[in-house]
Amino acid sequence: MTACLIVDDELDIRTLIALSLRREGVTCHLAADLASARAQLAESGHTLSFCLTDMRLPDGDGLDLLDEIRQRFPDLPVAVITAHGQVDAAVRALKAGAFDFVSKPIEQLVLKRLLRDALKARTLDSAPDQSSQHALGSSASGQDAAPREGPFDAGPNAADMGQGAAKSPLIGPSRAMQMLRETIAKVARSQAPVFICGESGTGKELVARQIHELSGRADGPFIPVNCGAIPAELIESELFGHKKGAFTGAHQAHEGLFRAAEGGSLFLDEVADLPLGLQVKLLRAIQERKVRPVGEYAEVPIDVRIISASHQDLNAAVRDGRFRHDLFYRLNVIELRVPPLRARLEDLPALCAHILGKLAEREHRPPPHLTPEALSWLAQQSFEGNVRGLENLLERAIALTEGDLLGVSALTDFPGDNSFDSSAEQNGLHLGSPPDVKSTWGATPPSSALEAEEQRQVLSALEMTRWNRSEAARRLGLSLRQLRYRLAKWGVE
Ligand SMILES: Nc1ncnc2c1ncn2[C@@H]1O[C@H](COP(=O)(O)OP(=O)(O)OP(=O)(O)O)[C@@H](O)[C@H]1O
Repeated sequence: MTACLIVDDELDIRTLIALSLRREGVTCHLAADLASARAQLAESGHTLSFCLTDMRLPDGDGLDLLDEIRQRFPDLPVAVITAHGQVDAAVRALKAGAFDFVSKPIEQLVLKRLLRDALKARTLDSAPDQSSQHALGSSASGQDAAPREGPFDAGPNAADMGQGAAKSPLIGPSRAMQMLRETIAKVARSQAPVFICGESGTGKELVARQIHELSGRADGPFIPVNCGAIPAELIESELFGHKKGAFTGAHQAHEGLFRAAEGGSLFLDEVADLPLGLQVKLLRAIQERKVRPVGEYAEVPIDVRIISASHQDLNAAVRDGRFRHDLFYRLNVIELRVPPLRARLEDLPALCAHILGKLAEREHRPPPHLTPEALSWLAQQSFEGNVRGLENLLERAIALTEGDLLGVSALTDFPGDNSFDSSAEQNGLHLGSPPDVKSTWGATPPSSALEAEEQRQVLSALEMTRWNRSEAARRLGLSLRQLRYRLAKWGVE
């Protein structure tokens, strides 16, 4: 039986919600104030499937009720009702652990979605935690994965909640990664927007995927979009879609990425790169949960969870006026920080084994192992490219080694380049590049030996495929999006 507690001092609203939910077969308990809500909870709290409470009640604050429910019935999903446009209240509630919010006037469709999401959140909560990570052991390094304030804090004694149904596990036995996994499992249960920060290649997209895969939206699409890789003039129609004939060249109607992510999650990578004009439109889409395709008058309702990420410091971008404060506030309801690889070197052995296993599987060969010397050599590197840099290095090593043991030389000796640690110029882009290609490379020098190595590999793949980017990306084991992103980052036309 599905039962709901509805707390609102306005009789009309209570009645309207109850009528709508009863139509969906839900038993409704009604309360007009905090005192009555407490009494109902004491009597039938354990039979409830979810609670919907107004923020402002005659005898107190809906957030107090949320807090009490979190203490006494931690598995009971609570959504809050906010007045239209009350962004602050909604954000406070989400930070305090509400799984979602609805704005007045409440629409039947929105209630149905809320009911569906609440029931899914409840199922996720009561599912036994399976940990695919225990096998990797643990460490007491005390590294801080930096999930922040509020109920999403992963306490130091919390058990590792593992990756449950996630398809691509987030590897790493360090305390930092354990805490990150715990936090991911918690935030997956809410609809709150999540912002993921961390250096390039640390695994931000992987974290976003895990949040999606462990959430009630896992059956829906996960749509990643690199905001920095789409030309400014196309971003609006890419995100929100356009009508046929909306502008020159719009031969077909285009649904846009928001609508493509309907029922699932939209991952806005490198969100700091969004032009200011578009930021206003994004804010509106998130707040109203509606998008307006270019050239259309009508807005289209959307049901999409927003996960965003950037390797840039968004606080600084806000200070510099490059990023709207109101959008930052709305995206950053929950912030997750992925630590750089050099701050969690105890993850190296497990990560190397995982990456080598994946690479070997792709090449249908038994996975090679690193010698202890190779591992300690790796542990001395600075890894500016983080896990992606490590992947590139191991891919190169495995491609050039036949045996099943990789020593230091497999990581450092590359034909035509015995200088993994050499200067950017020696390692650089001009080696072997034909004159007509050379001019297409921008002036952005590699920021590390690893990046120089990455640039070399990309250039060589592009040359081998006569600059067929899709094919080059396939050979490099990158998505086309990832390749485009790198080329844009390095200033390649
Ligand atoms: N903890 C991890 N366990 C397993 N694989 C990982 C882990 N972290 C990162 N990776 C792998 O490293 C690569 C880079 O990760 P990802 O694309 O998620 O990084 P990112 O931070 O989003 O990078 P960018 O900022 O450049 O977009 C991917 O192939 C990913 O699968």
